[in-house]
Amino acid sequence: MMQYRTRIKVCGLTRLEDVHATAAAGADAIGLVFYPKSARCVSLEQARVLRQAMPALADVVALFVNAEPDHVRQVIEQVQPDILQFHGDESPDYCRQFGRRYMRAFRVGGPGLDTPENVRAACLEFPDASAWLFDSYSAGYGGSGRSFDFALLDVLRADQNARPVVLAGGLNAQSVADAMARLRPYAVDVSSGVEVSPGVKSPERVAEFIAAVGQADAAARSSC
Ligand SMILES: O=C(O)c1ccccc1NCC(=O)[C@H](O)[C@H](O)COP(=O)(O)O
Repeated sequence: MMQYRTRIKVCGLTRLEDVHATAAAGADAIGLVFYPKSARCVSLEQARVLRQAMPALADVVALFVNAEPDHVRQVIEQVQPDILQFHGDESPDYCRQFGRRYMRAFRVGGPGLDTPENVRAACLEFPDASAWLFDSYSAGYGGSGRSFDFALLDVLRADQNARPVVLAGGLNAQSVADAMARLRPYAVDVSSGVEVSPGVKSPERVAEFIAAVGQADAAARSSC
């Protein structure tokens, strides 16, 4: 079935002005990083302010990497994100324990995620995820600005049990159309590609990225 439009998440926001610009440009979701080793990590207090600035009908995603469950609960209680994103080595039971919608990220190209078969097997362990997010492998866990070999996801496209695919990793206004044409993801996720420096977004690059996704969707519709 042809989908009407590709959803857009902009990840790693730390500043109020970037939330305003990203929402105004038409993003469907923003991601707040709660991973202390990331340059984009936000405090609970910062996150509450950023969350409050998001308009209705646009989601706030809380991103964690192998966090203590109590930390996740604290963020849920105090920030009230719309959805959780687990970007580390979290197990299915770990992801489910919060009783919230979640996206599970897979760091493609890394250990155990380097063939189409093992990528598929890893994904199928998370049948209750609201989406499977694919990012490139990096030692720092994410936000690396690097892409990965899309052929590793080909097998998922025909899988009836596949969850909605969120494509991340090295996307920018120049590369996103080709990536969308190749994989037809449910959503795309960008961080470094719309930044001036880690955690500091460029309103122009965010707007260019969102326009490029819209143009790619329009091109796909007109070719149907
Ligand atoms: O942004 C981070 O610093 C980060 C750290 C640890 C895990 C995930 C992290 N970010 C995730 C994202 O921003 C995106 O989901 C994805 O990695 C895209 O990043 P990019 O390649 O920079 O567009």
